[in-house]
Amino acid sequence: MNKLSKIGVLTSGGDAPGMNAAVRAVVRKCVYENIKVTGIIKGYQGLVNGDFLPLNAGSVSGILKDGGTMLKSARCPEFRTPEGRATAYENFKKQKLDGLVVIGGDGTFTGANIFGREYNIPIIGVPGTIDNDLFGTDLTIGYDTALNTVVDAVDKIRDTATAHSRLFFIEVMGRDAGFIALNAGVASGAEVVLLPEKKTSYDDLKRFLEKQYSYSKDSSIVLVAEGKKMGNTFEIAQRVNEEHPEYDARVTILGHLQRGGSPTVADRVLASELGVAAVEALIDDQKSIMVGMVDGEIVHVPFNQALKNKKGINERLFNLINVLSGGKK
Ligand SMILES: Nc1ncnc2c1ncn2[C@@H]1O[C@H](COP(=O)(O)OP(=O)(O)OP(=O)(O)O)[C@@H](O)[C@H]1O
Ligand SMILES: O=P(O)(O)OC[C@H]1O[C@](O)(CO)[C@@H](O)[C@@H]1O
Ligand SMILES: [Mg+2]
Repeated sequence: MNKLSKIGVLTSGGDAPGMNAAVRAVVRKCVYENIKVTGIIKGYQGLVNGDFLPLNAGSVSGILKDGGTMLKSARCPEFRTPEGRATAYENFKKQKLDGLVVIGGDGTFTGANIFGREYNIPIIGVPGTIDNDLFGTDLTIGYDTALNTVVDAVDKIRDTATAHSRLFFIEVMGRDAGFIALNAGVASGAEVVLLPEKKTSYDDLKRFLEKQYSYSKDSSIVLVAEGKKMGNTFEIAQRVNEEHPEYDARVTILGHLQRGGSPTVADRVLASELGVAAVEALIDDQKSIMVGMVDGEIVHVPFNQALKNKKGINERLFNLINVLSGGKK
């Protein structure tokens, strides 16, 4: 017999394709288990402002395939303060909630960890961020869709780069992590990737490019993670153009288009599994954990662990970039 009567669900931080699928899974599992569920609008902002939306099975019909989030999302500065969280707790009590499912990234889980311990509230995190920067889960919801969006965009830029014999620097999101740049780099045949996790100097980059051009390439793609340490992408390209005008370098910042679009099959399945697993975890009296997926199995990872540890990039993939770019050792 489960003790839960009513829970809340919210989406927080940058939206990610598949968040809707996760909300749907949470709501449908609650309906299945006879637990009431309310949506909280705009993440922690809705908890602070008292902005709630009661949900039933029909409220989440048709959203599985939609990007964005029907619950809306926000970055909420008030929740970082004890006063803001005290107001959030008042609203939590007024709503007679027994627990929360928070769908978001590392910031969302940091807030959940503090709030849950401060007021002894059971909170379960579902990893939803395009950045894939959470330790303890192979993948986060939205990452696969973002990768496919990036690869589609890079393929298109490749057409014009080749036609005009130009070098392109294409900057992708990922905050302080290079997962999007690395995997999209391999999938789109980028000649070079610049990642926050790797110390690539400007001279290294120049050497890579000179090597490419030395064996008859006249066009290349450098996939640049926004968090790379080398500095501003436009400034790097300008310097390259000054030293090698023949490369005719251009810059494209892919920006927020990477966050939109209908989720891929992989993201829909992941979101559906993790949404249900989150409610199961609450029923099982769990608290302050993230539900994740490792080697196809659901895992429970304490927030502390998910936040303290850093997920490393795949070195094997990183080494592939050089091998596959066409030059000799
Ligand atoms: N130290 C903290 N204390 C309390 N709340 C926090 C803390 N860090 C983050 N939060 C809350 O979590 C929200 C979401 O965090 P953040 O903006 O970092 O996004 P995220 O969840 O990491 O997602 P993404 O990286 O995909 O955008 C913040 O706006 C804030 O309300
Ligand atoms: O939408 P905003 O607030 O500009 O945030 C952009 C950031 O959010 C993300 O898209 C998701 O965390 C990052 O990749 C990026 O750095
Ligand atoms: Mg984050």
